[in-house]
Amino acid sequence: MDCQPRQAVQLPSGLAALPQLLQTWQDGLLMLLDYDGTLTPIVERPELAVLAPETRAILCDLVSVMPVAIVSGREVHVLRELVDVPGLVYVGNHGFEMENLAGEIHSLEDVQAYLPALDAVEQRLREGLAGIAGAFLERKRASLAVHFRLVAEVDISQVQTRVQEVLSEHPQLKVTLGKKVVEIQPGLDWDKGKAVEWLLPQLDASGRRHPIYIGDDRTDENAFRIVCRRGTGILVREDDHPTTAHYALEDPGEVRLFLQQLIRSLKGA
Ligand SMILES: O=P(O)(O)OC[C@H]1O[C@H](O[C@H]2O[C@H](CO)[C@@H](O)[C@H](O)[C@H]2O)[C@H](O)[C@@H](O)[C@@H]1O
Repeated sequence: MDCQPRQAVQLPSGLAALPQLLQTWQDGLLMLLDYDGTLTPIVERPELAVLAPETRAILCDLVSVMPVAIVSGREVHVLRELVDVPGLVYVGNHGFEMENLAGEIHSLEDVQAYLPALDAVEQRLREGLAGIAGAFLERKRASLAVHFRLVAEVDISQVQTRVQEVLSEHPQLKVTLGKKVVEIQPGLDWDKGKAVEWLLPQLDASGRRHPIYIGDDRTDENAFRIVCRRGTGILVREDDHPTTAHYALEDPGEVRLFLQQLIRSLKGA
C-alpha cells in the first residue's frame, strides 16, 4: 500500500476489492474504526447516534477474530456506553484519551494545563451562543465541540464569528473542523494519527498484523496518514476531497457489509 494522496471520488470500492485484499492479508488483521459517520449515520444531535443492534453484533463477532479499537472524537466513557461491546479498546477525544488493553485510560498529561482555558471558553460560548437557535456545546473534558447542524444557514456565520472572537483570547487552544461542528482542543501536536501510532504496538506487539482504519471525517485523515505506511485506509465517502485512504465505502451500511464479509471469510478460512 502507498501513502499517495488521491481524490476521494477516485478511490475504488473496498467491498469490491475485499476478495483480492483477503489474499494479501495473510499475517492477521487489526481493525480501527471511527464511530460517527462510520458505525452510525450522521444524525441531528450526538445523543441520537445510537449503535444499531445489528452493528453491535458484528463488532462482537469481529473482536473474536482480531483486535478492534474505536478511534473517535467522543469521550471514552461515552463511547463505552454507546458501543457496549466487551473486548474493544477505545481512543476518545480525537486521541487525547487512549485506552490500553487493560482498559486503563491514558490521558495526555499535558492536557491538564489547558483545562482552565477550555473552561473559560466554554463559559463565554454558553453566553455568546445562547441567542442563536440550534447552536449547542458538547464539553468533552479535554475538548469542546460547538455544534451548528441545527442552526439556520443564515446564522452559521454568527456562530463562527463568536467562536473566533472567544478563541482570539486563548491562542493556546486549536480548532479542528468536523461535520457541522467546530472542535476546540488543547494546542498540542496530537491527533487521531498520533494516537493510532501509540495504539498499534499496544494492540499488536509483534507488529505483524495488518491494520485497517475505517473513517469518514477530515480528522480521520491524520490516522490514514499513519496507517497507509503498513496497512489499509478506507474512507466512508461523503464528498470529494484529497485523502490518503486507499479504498472507499459509501455509508455505514456498506461498512457493516464489509465487516460481515470480512468476518465470514476469516471464519471460513
Ligand atoms: O471521530 P468521530 O467518532 O467521527 O466523532 C466526531 C464527532 O462526532 C459527533 O458529532 C458528529 O456526529 C453527530 C451525530 O451524528 C452529529 O449530530 C454532528 O453534527 C457531527 O458533528 C460528536 O458529537 C463529536 O463529539 C465528535 O467529535
